[in-house]
Amino acid sequence: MANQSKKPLLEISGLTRRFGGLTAVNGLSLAVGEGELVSVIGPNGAGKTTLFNLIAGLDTPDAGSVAFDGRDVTGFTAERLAGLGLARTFQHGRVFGNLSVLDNVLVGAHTRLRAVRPGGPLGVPVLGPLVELALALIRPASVRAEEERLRAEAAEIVALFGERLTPRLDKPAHSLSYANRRRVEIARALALHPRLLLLDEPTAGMNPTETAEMLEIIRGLKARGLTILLIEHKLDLVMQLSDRVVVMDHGARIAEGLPAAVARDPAVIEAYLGHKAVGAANQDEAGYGEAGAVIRAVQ
Ligand SMILES: Nc1ncnc2c1ncn2[C@@H]1O[C@H](COP(=O)(O)OP(=O)(O)OP(=O)(O)O)[C@@H](O)[C@H]1O
Repeated sequence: MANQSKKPLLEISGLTRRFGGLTAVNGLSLAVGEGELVSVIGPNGAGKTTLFNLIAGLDTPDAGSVAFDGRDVTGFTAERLAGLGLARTFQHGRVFGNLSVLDNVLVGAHTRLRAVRPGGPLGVPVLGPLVELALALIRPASVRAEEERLRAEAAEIVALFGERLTPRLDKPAHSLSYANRRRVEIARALALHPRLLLLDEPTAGMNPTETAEMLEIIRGLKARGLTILLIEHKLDLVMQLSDRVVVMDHGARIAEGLPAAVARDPAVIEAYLGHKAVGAANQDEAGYGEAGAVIRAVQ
């Protein structure tokens, strides 16, 4: 279990979100240490995406708090959180279809720069829209140099995905395959230079080869020290990547621990298939135990 002794980078406390009579996230507490990879699993409708929305500032909790790097960030907007180093990707992938692959990634870099230089494009105090427009039109050498640097950095991030994206740098995102759009979204999140990356089902819709590639990419990001909170239905991937696994059901945390222990937890098996399943599923070949077999069965 890596880095649990360190101060948590993310600390969620008693987080609750209700939609009418439904409590999608129910008093959830969770801490993620610097450099840790924590996976959130659970049946459909367990509240995983709602949890991500609350952490990333896309939704506001009815109760509870979110602290990032020791600071209470509950209710902060997504843009403000991005500026602090919190990036997320979406379950079905969100890219700007009419922008090229490169420009999509540059959006991430510009979001970061806007946040660290609220004064304007050159970091000078607020200039007003007319001066900003003039700067954009005449593009002084310093602006051109910065753009070049950002483009080089974006191309480097894109290269993490091997030959999947690099030959398509100038292609509009709408012309890409579904898997490539997911990759572009992750590249854009990385261009933010996040301290915490929230990945919502990064391998959804990917075939086994693409899933294996994504696993290696996430492993690489983790090896570079990035803190990651991952929602993932593919248990193989969760088992291989996670320092810890949190299991949600009906908005609450029903189990938490090392991947192998969680997969054998009767409460987890119940959550996936109901009481009848407990004891019915045998140890699977990979040794993940009953929940492994059950979770595979319902995928
Ligand atoms: N905006 C909303 N309005 C009403 N109900 C919502 C809203 N968003 C989510 N819900 C409900 O909250 C519950 C949790 O949904 P959520 O999408 O967070 O689950 P999930 O664990 O991410 O599911 P999946 O694995 O299918 O993506 C579900 O019952 C869902 O229908």
